[in-house]
Amino acid sequence: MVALIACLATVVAGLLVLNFAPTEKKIETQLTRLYDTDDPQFRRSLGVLLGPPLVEGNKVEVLLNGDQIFPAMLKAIREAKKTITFETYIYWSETIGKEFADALAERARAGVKVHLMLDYIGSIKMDDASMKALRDAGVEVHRYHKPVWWKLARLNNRTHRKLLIVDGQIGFTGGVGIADKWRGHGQDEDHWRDTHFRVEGPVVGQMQAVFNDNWTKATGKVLDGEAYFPALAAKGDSPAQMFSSSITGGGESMHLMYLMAITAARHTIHLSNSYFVPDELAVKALVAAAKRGVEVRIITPGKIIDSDVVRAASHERWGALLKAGVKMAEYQPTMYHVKALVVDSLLVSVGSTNFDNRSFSLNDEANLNVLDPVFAKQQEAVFEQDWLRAKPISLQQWEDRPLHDKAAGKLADLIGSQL
Ligand SMILES: O=P(O)(O)OC[C@H](O)CO
Repeated sequence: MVALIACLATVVAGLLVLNFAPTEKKIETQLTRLYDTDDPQFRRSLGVLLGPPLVEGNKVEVLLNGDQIFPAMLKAIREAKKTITFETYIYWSETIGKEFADALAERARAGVKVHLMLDYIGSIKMDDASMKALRDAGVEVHRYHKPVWWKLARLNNRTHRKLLIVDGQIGFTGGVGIADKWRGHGQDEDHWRDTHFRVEGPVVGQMQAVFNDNWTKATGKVLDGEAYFPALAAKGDSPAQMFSSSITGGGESMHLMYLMAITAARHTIHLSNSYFVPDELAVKALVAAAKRGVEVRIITPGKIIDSDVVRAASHERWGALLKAGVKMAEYQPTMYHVKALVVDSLLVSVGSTNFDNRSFSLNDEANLNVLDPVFAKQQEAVFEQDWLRAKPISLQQWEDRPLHDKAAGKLADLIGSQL
């Protein structure tokens, strides 16, 4: 009898594992290098393969750290006249969370339609009183993918997107979360280094469409009309596109974008990422770029990081990169939470995406691609400033790292697909 129960339990467990396993293939083979980044085909392929095409006439402003990011976001919220749509992963009840909640509630009471999409896990540290105050003021709050026992598989699919759109006219995206560790200017380990972007122009319509994606999936409602999608005049000179990924659609888009950009690179790759755990294909693409003469530089967090496991898994994957000549450096003053890619002083990709499997395959992400040499040069200057505060790690230093670091790397690597 016991043997029969054990047998049945094994079959049920096996079936469960099979049912939770991904059913569709991911990108498995290295991309063929068909064009450089300045070839019109690169722009065309970004448009057709990632979703909406790049549209002209955008203005994208860089905001460095909480001191610049939060006032710009709060100003836009406080000046909203018709609609606010806001989707974020981390939202905690702290001083900055309260400032946002107060501003959102005030606008809702004034008649602005306010839609707030919070990831359930990311907003777990938001207190009930703040949530109630928002709802009482008329803010429509939805918490994405509440864990329930009958939908366990989706526990691992969070919305990691970071989008704020005001009146369908001003958009924000980048790395920032709504928590006090993003306040300040990266001055110490309690104040993180991050970059966010303020966007105006036709691409804001694409940002709103990405917000609508999860809003509709979660609430069954569509946000449409002039208050959400007004006619958008040109505000600047940057061609841009906003695209998204989710396991429920376009699941490989982020992975693909990084592989396309790295594969098309001819001169330089400047990659900043808070969680850098490249898969085999990404390593191959970066190695191939370095071997064909592309200068590849990557900044990741150093000892000050909120996830030692991620840093250990990251180190484990550096060997082939360093051997190929990729320059790695770890940011020293504080946690480095920036997520930005600049290729050939032309393409800039920014948004919520980390350089790891969780962002490439498990979570919902959204990135803004900007194809503009002026903007790209500006972001390279930001990268250079960060590089000055980062400690380069040579191949020799990497090989000589302590045995316990190597062991931690091997262990962390075992769960690399979940990081
Ligand atoms: O997942 P991210 O990149 O938004 O970062 C969030 C931090 O891990 C919160 O501690």
